[in-house]
Amino acid sequence: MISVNDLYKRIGDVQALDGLSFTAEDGQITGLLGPNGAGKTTCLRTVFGLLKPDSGSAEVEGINVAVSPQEAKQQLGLFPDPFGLYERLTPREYISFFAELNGLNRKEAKAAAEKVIHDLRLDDIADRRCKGFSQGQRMKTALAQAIVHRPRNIILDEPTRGLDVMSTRVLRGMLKDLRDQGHCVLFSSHVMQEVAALCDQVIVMANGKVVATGSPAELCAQTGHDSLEEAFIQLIGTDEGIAA
Ligand SMILES: Nc1ncnc2c1ncn2[C@@H]1O[C@H](COP(=O)(O)OP(=O)(O)OP(=O)(O)O)[C@@H](O)[C@H]1O
Repeated sequence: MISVNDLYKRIGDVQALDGLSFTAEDGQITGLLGPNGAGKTTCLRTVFGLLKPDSGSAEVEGINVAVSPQEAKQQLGLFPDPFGLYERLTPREYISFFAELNGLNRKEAKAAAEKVIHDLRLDDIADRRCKGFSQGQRMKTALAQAIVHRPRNIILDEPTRGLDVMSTRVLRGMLKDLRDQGHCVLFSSHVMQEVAALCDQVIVMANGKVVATGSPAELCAQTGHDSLEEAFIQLIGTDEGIAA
């Protein structure tokens, strides 16, 4: 479980987070939806301990990220940019390396890599160098890296940005599997279709604050619209910076 409690963060002249609070539960995919500049990345960076809030707190499994960053990070997987894989390494080398970075010893890291390679059906490419991989293969390798230490919680910032349809489908399938295994999945997006297709819970954000929370159906009911698109536009007050 991930919770953020009354987070404030000022960056230069911008109040990027302005009293942001929400909870992302285990066994659910939670989407942070908001237009460009809403504060989604700032929020996720705070949850990962890369940014310190001015006030308020982010907690992972009840562990305060600012107080115990190492402990909190062990409960978290951060899905990296799949375009930034080390080309010279094979997925097996890459995934074991990250398992060790997350505190597993050499033997444990090898076993954990083996398991995730099997679970994500990466066996046939596990010993090829990443150079020349398709987007879908990169995506799976990147996800394997994020979950090799079996974190209960996974966060992803605009994960489908730049992906083709096939890779997007692969990623969506993988996120649903993680959800079904009881993980807490939190991702940000400004693409409505994606949020509608994937999320059990949507946190609608604008100007560093939560403007509404609920399942896609609940958000429609709250606003009296049949279409999620209309519901979001009403909640945010504009369709600028949101993609259909
Ligand atoms: N390093 C920075 N320097 C200056 N302003 C920043 C910086 N980081 C964030 N901001 C500002 O804080 C606000 C929130 O930015 P953030 O990146 O969190 O939004 P976002 O919702 O992730 O947007 P997008 O969908 O465009 O990625 C924006 O107004 C942004 O310009």
